[in-house]
Amino acid sequence: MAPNPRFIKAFNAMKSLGISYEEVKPVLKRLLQLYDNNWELIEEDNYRALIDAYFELEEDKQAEGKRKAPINYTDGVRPKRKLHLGDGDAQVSSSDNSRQELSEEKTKIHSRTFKQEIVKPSRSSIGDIEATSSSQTVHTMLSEVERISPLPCMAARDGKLHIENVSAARHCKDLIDKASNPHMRSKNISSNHRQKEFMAPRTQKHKLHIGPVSMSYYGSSDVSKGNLHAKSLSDLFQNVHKKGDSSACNNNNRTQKGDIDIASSPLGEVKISLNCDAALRQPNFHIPDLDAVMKSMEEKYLKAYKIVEPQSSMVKLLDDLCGIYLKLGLDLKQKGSHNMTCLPQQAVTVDENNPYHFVDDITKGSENVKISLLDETGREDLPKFNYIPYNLIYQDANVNISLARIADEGCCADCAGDCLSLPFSCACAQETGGEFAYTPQGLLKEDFLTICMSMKKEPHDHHFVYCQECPLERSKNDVITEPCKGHLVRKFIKECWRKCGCDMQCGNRVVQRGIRCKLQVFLTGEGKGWGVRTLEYLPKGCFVCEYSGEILTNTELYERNQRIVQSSDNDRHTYPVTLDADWGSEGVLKDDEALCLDATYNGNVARFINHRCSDASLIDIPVEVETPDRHYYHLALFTNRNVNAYEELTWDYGIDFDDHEHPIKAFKCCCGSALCRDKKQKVSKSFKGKKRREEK
Ligand SMILES: C[S@@+](CC[C@H](N)C(=O)[O-])C[C@H]1O[C@@H](n2cnc3c(N)ncnc32)[C@H](O)[C@@H]1O
Repeated sequence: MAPNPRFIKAFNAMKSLGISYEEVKPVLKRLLQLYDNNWELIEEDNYRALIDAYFELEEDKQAEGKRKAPINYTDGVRPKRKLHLGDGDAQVSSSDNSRQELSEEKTKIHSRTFKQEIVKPSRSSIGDIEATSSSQTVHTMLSEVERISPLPCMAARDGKLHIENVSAARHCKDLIDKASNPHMRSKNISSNHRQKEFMAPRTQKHKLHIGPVSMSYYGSSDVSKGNLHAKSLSDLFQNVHKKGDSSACNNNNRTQKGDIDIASSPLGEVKISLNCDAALRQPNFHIPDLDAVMKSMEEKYLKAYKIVEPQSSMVKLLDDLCGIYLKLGLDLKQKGSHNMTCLPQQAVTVDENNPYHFVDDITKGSENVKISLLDETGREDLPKFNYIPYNLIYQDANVNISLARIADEGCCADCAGDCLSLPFSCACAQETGGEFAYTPQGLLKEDFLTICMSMKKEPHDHHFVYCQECPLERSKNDVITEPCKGHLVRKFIKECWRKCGCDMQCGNRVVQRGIRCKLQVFLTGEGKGWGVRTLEYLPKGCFVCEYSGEILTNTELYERNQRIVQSSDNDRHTYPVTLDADWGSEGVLKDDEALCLDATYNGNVARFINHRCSDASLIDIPVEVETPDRHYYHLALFTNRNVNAYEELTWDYGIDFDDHEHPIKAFKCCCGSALCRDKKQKVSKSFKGKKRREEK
C-alpha cells in the first residue's frame, strides 16, 4: 500500500528541521492517537504541535533522563474538558471543539514544563541574568506581554492564560542561558544542536503562544556564522531578508499578516511581534494600545523583579532580546548586552579594526519609527542638518491654516470611524473623482497610481498651464522676465482632516499619520553620497514618507541658492521642490504664495533620497491635508512597484539636465538607469568604455 502522503509530508517537514524519520515516528504516532487521527491539528501552523511534542521529548530526556515519552498522557487517558484558567478558573462549555481540547492538552503539558523551570526571580536586564534564573525571567517577561496584550476584558473574565508553545520559549531560554553563561554554551551546545536551533525555523520565525496570542521572534538562519565585520553588512542584510521576508508596509507597525512588531534589533534583522489568533480570540477583542501594554508590563514586571536601573523599560528588554538573538545567531562574542542594542543617538564605532558608523535614530524620536544611519566605511562625515518630521515655515511663506477656510462641503463632518468602510464615498473623495485614492490596506489604488505614473513619465501628454507672470522667472530678478515654461496640472489626494467626523485611523488619513516603514540612511558608494533604503519589503502603492523641509517662498529659495553657489559648500545639497502643482488655477501668484520646500538645513529622511531617471522606485504625489488652498500642500512619496528589503529607494526629481539656467546646478547623474537622461554621463561612460577597449 502506498504510504499516506500526510505521513510523508510530516516527515519531510521534520527532516527539514534536521529531525530524522526514526525520531519523529513515535512522536507522530502518539499525537495521532491523541488527536483521533485528526491530521489538521497536527499540520496546523507548519506542524507546530508535532515540533512542540518532539522538543518536549528532547527536553524531558535531557532534563531528567527518566521520562521516556514527550507527553505523559497518563496511559492514553485524555485530559479533562477544562481549561486551567488560573485565578478564578472558569468552566469551558461541553460544546467546545477539538481545537479547545488541543489547547487544553497543550496547556497542561506546557504549564507542567514551565513549572519545572521556575526558579527564583532575577534582578536585571537580560544581559545580566544568571543562568539559573534566566529562563524564568525571560519566560515570565514574554508571557506577561502576551497576557496583557490580548485584552483587559479577557484577562478579567478568563483569568490567567497559559503558555501553549514551549519550543519557542525554550529556544529563547537557551539563548539567554548561553548569553549569560558562555561556558555552558561552549560545553553543552554541540554544533549539530546549534544548527538545529538556527536551521529549524525555516520560516525563520519562532513563536511563543499564550491562548490566542502569539509572540514571534524572527531571526536569520542564513547568516553564516563568523565575524559580522568580515562580511559586508549589506550583503549580510540582503541574505537575511531575501528569504522568507514576509513583512510588509506597516500600518501601526503591523505586518501584512496582522502581527504587530513590538521590538527589533537595531537594524531590523530580528524582530518580535505580537499576534492575536483570530480563530481563538474573543469576539470583542481589539488591538490594545502598545504603549499601555508596555507600561503595564513595566509596572508589573520591572517592579516585581526589583529592576531599578533607571533606563530599564520593556521595549529595551525586548530589543535586547533581539540583539542577543542576532549576536548568538552570528556567533559573535558577547561583549555585554549594550553594543548592538542600546545604541546612543550619536554615531558609534563598533569595532576598532573595521569601524563603521551607525546612528540608531536620526529622527531623535520624532517619527513613529526609528530611522537608522549606517556608513560601512566609517569614513564619511555625518550629515549636518536638523531633523524635522513636518514642514515648517522659514519666514515669509503665506500658509494660512485655519478651520474657517475649510468649507462644510470640503470636509466630512458627518462621517464617523473609517470613511473607507462607508457604503458611499464622503466629500473628501470628491477630489479623486468620488473614489478614495487609498485601498482599505492603506495602499494607493492601482488606477490612481497608474495615472500619476503616466504623468511623471510623459508629462507632455498631460495638461500644462502657463502663468501670466511666472513666480519662478520673477524670482530670478532679471531685467526682462522670461515667459513661463509651464507647470503640469497634477493629481491631488485629499485626506480627511480635523474638521472631518472620522477618526485618526480612518483609511483616508495615510500621509498625516506619518512614516510606518522601516527605513535606513546608508552610504551608497556609487558617487551619490547618502541614500535611503527600506529594511523591509514594501508593496506597490505603499506610503513611504513625505518630503519635509522648510517652506520657503521662491524668492527666499533663490536668495538661499545664490548664497550656496557663492560658498564652497555647493557640491552636494538637497534638491528643493517647487510646490507648483496648482499654479495655473489662479491668476498672478503673489511672492509669498509661490512656495517650495527645501530640506537642506531642516528636513526629514526624504532629504537623503537620491534621484533616478525614469525608473525610480518612488513617486511623489501632492496631498492636501490641512488647507484647501493649494499654494501649500504635502509632497508624499509612494512606492510605484514592489520594493524588496534592502533596495535603495529612489525618486525621479524631474531634473532637466539640459536646463543650464536652473537655479540649482544639476549634478552629474550616477543613477545607473538605462533610461538616464544625463547625456553628459552617457557620453563620458561611452568614452571611458571606448578608451578601455582601445587600451586592451
Ligand atoms: C536630496 S539629496 C540626496 C542625498 C544626498 N545623496 C546626500 O548625500 O545627502 C540630492 C543630492 O544627492 C546627490 N544625488 C542624488 N541623486 C544622484 C544621482 N543620481 N547621481 C549623482 N548624485 C546624486 C546630488 O548631490 C544631489 O544634489
